[in-house]
Amino acid sequence: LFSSAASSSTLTHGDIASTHGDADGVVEVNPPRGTRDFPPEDMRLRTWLFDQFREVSRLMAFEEVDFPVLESEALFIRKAGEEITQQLYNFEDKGGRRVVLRPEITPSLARLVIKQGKSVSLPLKWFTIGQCWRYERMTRGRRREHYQWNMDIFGVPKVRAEAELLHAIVLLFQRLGITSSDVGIRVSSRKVLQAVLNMYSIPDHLFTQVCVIVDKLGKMTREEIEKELVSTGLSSEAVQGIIDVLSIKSLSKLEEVLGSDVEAVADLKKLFSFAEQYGYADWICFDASVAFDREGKLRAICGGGRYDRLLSTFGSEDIPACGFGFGDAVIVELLKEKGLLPDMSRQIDDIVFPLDEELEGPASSIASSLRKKGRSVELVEDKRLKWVFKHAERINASRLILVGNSEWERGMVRVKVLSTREEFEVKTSELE
Ligand SMILES: Nc1ccc(Br)nc1
Repeated sequence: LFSSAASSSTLTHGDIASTHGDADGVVEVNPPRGTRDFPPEDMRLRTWLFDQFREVSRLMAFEEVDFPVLESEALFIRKAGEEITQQLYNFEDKGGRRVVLRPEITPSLARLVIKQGKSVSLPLKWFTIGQCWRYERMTRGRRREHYQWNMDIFGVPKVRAEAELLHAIVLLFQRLGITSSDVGIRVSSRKVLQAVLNMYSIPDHLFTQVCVIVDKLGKMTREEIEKELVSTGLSSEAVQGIIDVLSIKSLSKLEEVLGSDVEAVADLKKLFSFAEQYGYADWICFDASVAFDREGKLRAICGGGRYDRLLSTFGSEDIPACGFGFGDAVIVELLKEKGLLPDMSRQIDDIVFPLDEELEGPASSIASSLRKKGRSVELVEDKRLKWVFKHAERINASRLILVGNSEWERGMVRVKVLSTREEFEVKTSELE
């Protein structure tokens, strides 16, 4: 066994079984409830998906950032009632600090922007791919962790930020082979609700209360929403107006109801006009309820929006901000359903196989020189040749390099090209 550290003890399997096994001596092999292992084939798919996230981020000229999965609990305690704060994976560490496994990425992004302060110039376009956690009673047997690709823009107050982020999402779907008939992106604005409340001269102090109620659109019936809105003291006319506007599914209808000079309408018209220019107009649709329908019937693949007032909740001056989170699980289910999963079989360049034990040394030097030339090489020994041929097919090796006595004495090795069955000898010095 080895250790690269100056001194570290390396547990052998025997140690683990003897110190941690249960009654029959075997340690629990499954990961904790709601979490996943990524064995090689699953990890190849995840790596492929994350590579698509990274490539789109590069195309959009975003910079990668990262944060600890462990964060202070204080970062996530906010307005009551939000599911994300009710399911915090929180605990007290050995120093008595209240900490969490982060449930989302945005607060960490905001923390870093505040920490960087004046040393960063706006706009900032940052992305990260990070694991997020929730502690949910396993009654629903749902996952407790997933990876999220997050793209956020700080310092752009206009709808250009939303238009850029929508472009990133569409580029990602297109790279995965998903079309605008497979998925739709529902777009709206919180300013729609503000406009409706202004229309009925509803005082600002009711805005937050009305938002909390309307936020339940996805989880409560229309009647229940109406009842709760009436209980805040709104007139039945105002309640009806709110419900009617939030049911609007077309921008022209919204303009008809709210008028063209309302900021919400101007913003959305600008955004849809940008969408035409980017070429993704057929991917998006206006839906006034989406700003509130967080837990919609359909399993959301991604979601996001503007959060211009987040930094002031951390005591800092506000910076306009907009972003989205894109999970690693629902998208894979969609790819499976659509038959769009890429080929995830293993592939290597060369297998090097010494035909006799005393050739294990020469086989090492062959493998070493091929790896230095950038070839992925698997050194196989203590196997019968028949097994090696089967293994080469199983892992899609391009070549089999056989190191045999008679060839080695003449400074040669035998090469089999597995795709063409071509077989030839080559000088070891000329092997590449
Ligand atoms: N926020 C969050 C965290 C973890 C999972 Br699984 N889903 C949502």
